[in-house]
Amino acid sequence: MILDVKGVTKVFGDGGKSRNMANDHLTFRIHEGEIFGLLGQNGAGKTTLVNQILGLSTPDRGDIDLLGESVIQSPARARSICSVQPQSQVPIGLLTPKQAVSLMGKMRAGNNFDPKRVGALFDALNMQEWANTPGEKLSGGAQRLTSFCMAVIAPGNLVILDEPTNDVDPVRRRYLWQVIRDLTNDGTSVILVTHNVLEAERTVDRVAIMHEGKFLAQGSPSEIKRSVSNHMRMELSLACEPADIEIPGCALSAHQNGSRLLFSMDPANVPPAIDWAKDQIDRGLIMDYSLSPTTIEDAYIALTSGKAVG
Ligand SMILES: Nc1ncnc2c1ncn2[C@@H]1O[C@H](COP(=O)(O)OP(=O)(O)OP(=O)(O)O)[C@@H](O)[C@H]1O
Repeated sequence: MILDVKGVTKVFGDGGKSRNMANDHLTFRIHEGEIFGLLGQNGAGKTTLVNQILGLSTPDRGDIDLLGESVIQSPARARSICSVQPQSQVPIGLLTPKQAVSLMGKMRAGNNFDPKRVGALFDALNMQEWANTPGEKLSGGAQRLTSFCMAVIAPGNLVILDEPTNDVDPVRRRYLWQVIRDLTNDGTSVILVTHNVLEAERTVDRVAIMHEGKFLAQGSPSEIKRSVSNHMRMELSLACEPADIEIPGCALSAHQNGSRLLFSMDPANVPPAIDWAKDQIDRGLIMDYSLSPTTIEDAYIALTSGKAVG
């Protein structure tokens, strides 16, 4: 086992009204070669948890063992075992991606660093075109890919990636997920912090859904989905304001995200839902619709919105 998190609790504030339980008795384990997804909305407590795993902050209660030793006792050791891609961009100034990634590789692996790995990584992510561009001239996505490469060039036993695909184009996102998957072949474990539930579903072995400091569910994506597995989901592309559309009565756990509207339903309600969707198209209220079995996103929405859909 790589990581054993036991009842970790972190409270911010003075204990009065401003008391904020950012992590509330969190318990989980990560095994060698496993990809563990940490899913949660803004403010759910993900970064607070990661900071404690890295020994940057101390739990108020509970303990964290990393490769058999307490992080609380040896915080600096934790930072040598883990490599991290932080949520914010890593400023590399005038360094090029090639220089920044090579420097990180030498710092982490010393004489064991193989410079050929930088080129192989850039090839895998199709980012050779920026290899020699100064950091300050890189696009947001290229910067994000560079900080990803810096985290994985000489990975520790545990790699922590915080929203690695933000600003990255869809094609390179796929390459990036493949690189993450390849990392685990030699036993490296990964914690993937993300809001992007659907992308994560394809990559993670296990996932925890976090809300207001607590784990609402943890398990494999299929275990998590089982809570809503007998439902179908309909996804609509809106051509109108959300307020102009009347969601059908069969809808469960409806959720809007920009011009996307999602809802789940009992399979028996699929035929009338299709009739309803066709009618909305005829009236110009939606552009198109799609139907699919429930996804982990549905489970996530149902759990975090507190709606019972099972
Ligand atoms: N240093 C701090 N002092 C006080 N409150 C804090 C501190 N750090 C985090 N918090 C609070 O703890 C809660 C959890 O924050 P955290 O940053 O861990 O969430 P998150 O899930 O990482 O969010 P995001 O997805 O937006 O990064 C929030 O309510 C936040 O305001």
